[in-house]
Amino acid sequence: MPMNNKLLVVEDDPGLQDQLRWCFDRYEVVVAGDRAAAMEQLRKHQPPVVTLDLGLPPDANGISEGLATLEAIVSQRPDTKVIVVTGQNDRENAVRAVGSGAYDFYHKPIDAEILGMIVNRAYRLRELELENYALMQQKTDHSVEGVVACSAEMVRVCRTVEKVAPSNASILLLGDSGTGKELCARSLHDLSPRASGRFIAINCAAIPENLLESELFGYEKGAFTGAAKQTPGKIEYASGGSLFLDEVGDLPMSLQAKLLRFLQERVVERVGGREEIPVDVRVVCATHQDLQEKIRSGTFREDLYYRISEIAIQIPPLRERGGDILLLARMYLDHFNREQGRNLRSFSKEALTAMEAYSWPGNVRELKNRIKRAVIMAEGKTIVARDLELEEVALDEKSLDLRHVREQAERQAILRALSHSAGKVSAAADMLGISRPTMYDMIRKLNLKV
Ligand SMILES: Nc1ncnc2c1ncn2[C@@H]1O[C@H](COP(=O)(O)OP(=O)(O)OP(=O)(O)O)[C@@H](O)[C@H]1O
Repeated sequence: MPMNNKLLVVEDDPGLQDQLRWCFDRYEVVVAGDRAAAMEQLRKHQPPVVTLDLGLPPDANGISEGLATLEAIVSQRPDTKVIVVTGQNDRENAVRAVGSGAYDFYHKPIDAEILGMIVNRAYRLRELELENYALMQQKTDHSVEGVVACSAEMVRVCRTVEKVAPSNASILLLGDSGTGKELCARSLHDLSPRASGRFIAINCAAIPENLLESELFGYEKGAFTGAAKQTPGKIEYASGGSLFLDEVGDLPMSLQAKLLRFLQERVVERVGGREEIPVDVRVVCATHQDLQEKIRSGTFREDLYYRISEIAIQIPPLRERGGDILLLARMYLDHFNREQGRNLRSFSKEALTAMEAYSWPGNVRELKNRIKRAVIMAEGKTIVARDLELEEVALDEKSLDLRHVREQAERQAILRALSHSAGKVSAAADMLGISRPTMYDMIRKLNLKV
């Protein structure tokens, strides 16, 4: 459903009301002169964006009525983007308003172009939120449960997981720490005919070498000191289900040979035993290491590599998944609000920019931890960059200004066409699918030299 293009202007000065109506002719402007009228218009029109003068009657020279109106709007429709308009040099109150849930602020006197840009950006953000929400709804119908993704890169991973899950193929999940390898391994299990069987995960890097063998393969009574009774290993235990070997790159060479034998023969021999026990398990392995490099340096067996990687799936780092950062952040904000009994409404603009600019070396796990901490620690109603322990970065206003983005794209396309046509304007216009006069107009508009 397309978003409505209403803009509520809360302003008590009739002259300014008219001026604002004129500045925002691309929106359907509705006005209100006080709190009661604003709430009435909000209910009636449900505008995605509101501009709110903080000096409203009966406190036209103060800010108490403006702040009360802000709180009423935000509590009635928390998704509304409220831009507060304050007097000149009134930074302190503007910041207070943002702390109370305003999306942004703007100082009088009104400059139509700048205020227009702020309003456009608020609409764009609201649109993106709605798109994300729609994607999240789709996601709940999505069978790769628990994996939140909207980026093309990660949606591709989910599709592959869905496709290969029903097969018995050995899967190797590759990706940095915290990218969601275990989550994908669980999805592979849940979407397979083995879903009613066990999912057994074992981290090969976390168990000392001398214990790993008996942990995986089990042992017979008396096999070593302390082996008081016959104990099946994790592989046997996973029979009928799936075995997830995390950090498989850390498997010692001696165990690599034993695992290879199991994968070839599908039987295990417990430590200290002679019997060959048939086991039916699906093996999924994961690593953050470069196994090819380990093969070259002689620390990983090539034959084992081919056995465990019948299908390899590369999970991209979080910084390369356009859109996923903010989608996951919102999801974790809701999750931890519920878990911690808090009611933080959203992220400040700076926090969103800081999250997008950060490189996330610890990937989704790090994002989850930072948001949990912020939900517990935040003192305002929105999460700011400091709550996430992230550095504030200056928002490049231009990167969100659609007109600027369009101009940049046009400029690039024209310059490329001109270079392909060796500077011939009519040939370049043909390439771009526009007429020659239009091409000349654009060259003039973009101030290009030909
Ligand atoms: N796409 C995602 N959607 C939702 N949650 C995710 C996603 N990816 C990862 N997570 C969450 O992030 C955390 C780390 O994920 P996971 O343990 O699967 O990563 P990993 O790649 O196996 O990490 P490691 O290599 O360190 O074991 C988990 O809490 C997981 O639920």
